[in-house]
Amino acid sequence: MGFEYALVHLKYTIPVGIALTIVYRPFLSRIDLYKVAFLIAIAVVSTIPWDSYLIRRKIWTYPPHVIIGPTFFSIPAEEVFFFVIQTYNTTLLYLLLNKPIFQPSCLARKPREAAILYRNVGQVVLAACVLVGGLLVWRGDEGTYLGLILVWAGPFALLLWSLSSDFLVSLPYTSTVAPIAIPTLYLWVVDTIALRRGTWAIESGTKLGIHVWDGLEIEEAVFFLATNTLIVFGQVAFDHALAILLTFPRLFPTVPELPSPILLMRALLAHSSKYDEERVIGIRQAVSRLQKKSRSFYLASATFSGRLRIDLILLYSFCRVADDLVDNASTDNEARQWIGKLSHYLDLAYASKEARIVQKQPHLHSYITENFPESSQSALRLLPTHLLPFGPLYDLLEGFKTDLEFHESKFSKKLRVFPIAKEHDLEVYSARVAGTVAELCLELVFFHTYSATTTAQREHLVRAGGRMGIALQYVNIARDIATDAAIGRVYLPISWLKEVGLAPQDVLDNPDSNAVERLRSRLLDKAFGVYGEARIAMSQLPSDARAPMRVAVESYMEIGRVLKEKGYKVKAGKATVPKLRRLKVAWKALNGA
Ligand SMILES: CC(C)=CCC/C(C)=C/CC/C(C)=C/CC/C(C)=C/[C@@H]1[C@@H](COP(=O)(O)OP(=O)(O)O)[C@]1(C)CC/C=C(\C)CC/C=C(\C)CCC=C(C)C
Repeated sequence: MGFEYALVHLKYTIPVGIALTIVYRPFLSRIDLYKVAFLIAIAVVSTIPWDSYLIRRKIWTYPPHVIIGPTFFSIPAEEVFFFVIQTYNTTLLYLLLNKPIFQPSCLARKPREAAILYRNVGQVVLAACVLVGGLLVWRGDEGTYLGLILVWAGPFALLLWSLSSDFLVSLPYTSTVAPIAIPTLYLWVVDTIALRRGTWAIESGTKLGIHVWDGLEIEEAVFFLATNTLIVFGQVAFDHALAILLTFPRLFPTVPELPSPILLMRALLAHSSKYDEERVIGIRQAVSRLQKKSRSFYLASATFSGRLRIDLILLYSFCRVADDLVDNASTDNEARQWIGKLSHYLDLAYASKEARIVQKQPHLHSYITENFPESSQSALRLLPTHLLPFGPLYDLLEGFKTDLEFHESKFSKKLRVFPIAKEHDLEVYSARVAGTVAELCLELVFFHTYSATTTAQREHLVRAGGRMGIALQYVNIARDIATDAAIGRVYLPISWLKEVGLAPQDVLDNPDSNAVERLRSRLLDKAFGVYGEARIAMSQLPSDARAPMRVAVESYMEIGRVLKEKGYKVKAGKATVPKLRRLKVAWKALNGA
């Protein structure tokens, strides 16, 4: 009896597992735990017969003085633990590296012919590995160990590749190559140390005697490469199935929080010709819009999961497109026409309860095609109107109308109209353009959450959410004083300006003056006051959405904190939060601070 093998775990595998757990813990969802458990179960069950055979044939051995004692089908307990901890560590690294990736947008990405080519080439390579492995085992001499690795790992890899190669090659290397390469290299080093110390030994006669480096046999190198590849391929296949289940509600109307292996298999076996390609392309456009236009919400979106993440991104895309159509119009008249068209779009979308899914409404589909620019059509088609109340959407358009009230007076070109006269006007405007957005986000949360909420709780949350939206909009206005002034808009209430002896024209002329800076501070104080009251309610949000919602709100409020810093000067019209600081904010928010 000895502790040497156990010490390898204590020194090299368990600390890595602990570190990865600490880093990933704030993101760890029930579906992640399910995935980890699923993969560990498969790894243990599939490795035990093979490993047991190798030990019984004495292809590798363990001197009795290095293991504690208990064995399982002749496999030392430490070795069984190795299957568990290696799968756990590689899986967690994969999860961590894949957190920023929005996987539904990787579905059916490659043209069909290219996808088939990749799949076939991979299949030929893997089948050749199995064949070579079989030959080596059949010859039964120095190539036996390598052959046994290839005939064992090859068929699993071939199966997983055949199911998910299209999805796998669409993921970035950081999501596939990195989680294979990093643990493989690490385990090569650990293996070298263990072999040199004699913790385990590879018997001569069944090995090739080729070394990758001094102390690392080629078979050991291939073994760790193959096992990490299998773990990552397994994860990818799981995520592929999940992405199909979540992206296509028409194929899979309801998806349980933890889909059964049968459902996952059904998703993987659904032929790609059944995919709603328009939806996949629309989702891809929505993600790229979010990534380009809002760093705060893009970061926050990575912390949501499941269909809630998809629907929030689609909601963002609709709001962004609508806001841009109105804001970028070259004349007031054109902007009003956009509002009219958007309003008619809502009339059609909400015409009847049953007809709220765009694909089922030919009228709505053709109305969008005929009236909106091509680049905005998918955002309108994919807005999940069947999950959203119409009131806040119409109110949002009302808010956009306020923006159009900033214009030259009809009596004199030199006189301008400024609709935000009092603080109350500012509050009403902010409630319309941002309080509404909060309500819409919350409706999506209530629909998708797996936790139960009462009507009273929902009403309370919507009220608080509306206030939080107002706080965010105040930050938005405080940030954009100069950019708004450049297009003739002043959202600071005229009553506030008067108190410091200014008129709106003074803000247009000199948006960076000290007096305007003081008013910016006043607005930010208001924003943080409202935020302070509303944030208490966030702890009552359904548990699966609480931390991600906090990330969304805190990432945006951080812009306000940057603006409040002494001596901070807004650069190029916009205040931004440095990337590292944004990540820190998200991290703190996820940890409930
Ligand atoms: C994670 C994720 C993908 C969230 C999506 C959130 C979403 C749907 C945002 C819509 C943004 C948008 C374009 C709205 C149009 C109107 C508008 C401009 C509103 C202002 C947003 C600022 O965005 P941005 O800085 O990109 O805009 P400009 O460059 O100035 O054009 C707003 C400030 C409103 C944003 C308000 C919210 C997201 C609501 C936040 C409140 C909650 C989530 C509720 C919290 C819950 C409780 C209980 C307190």
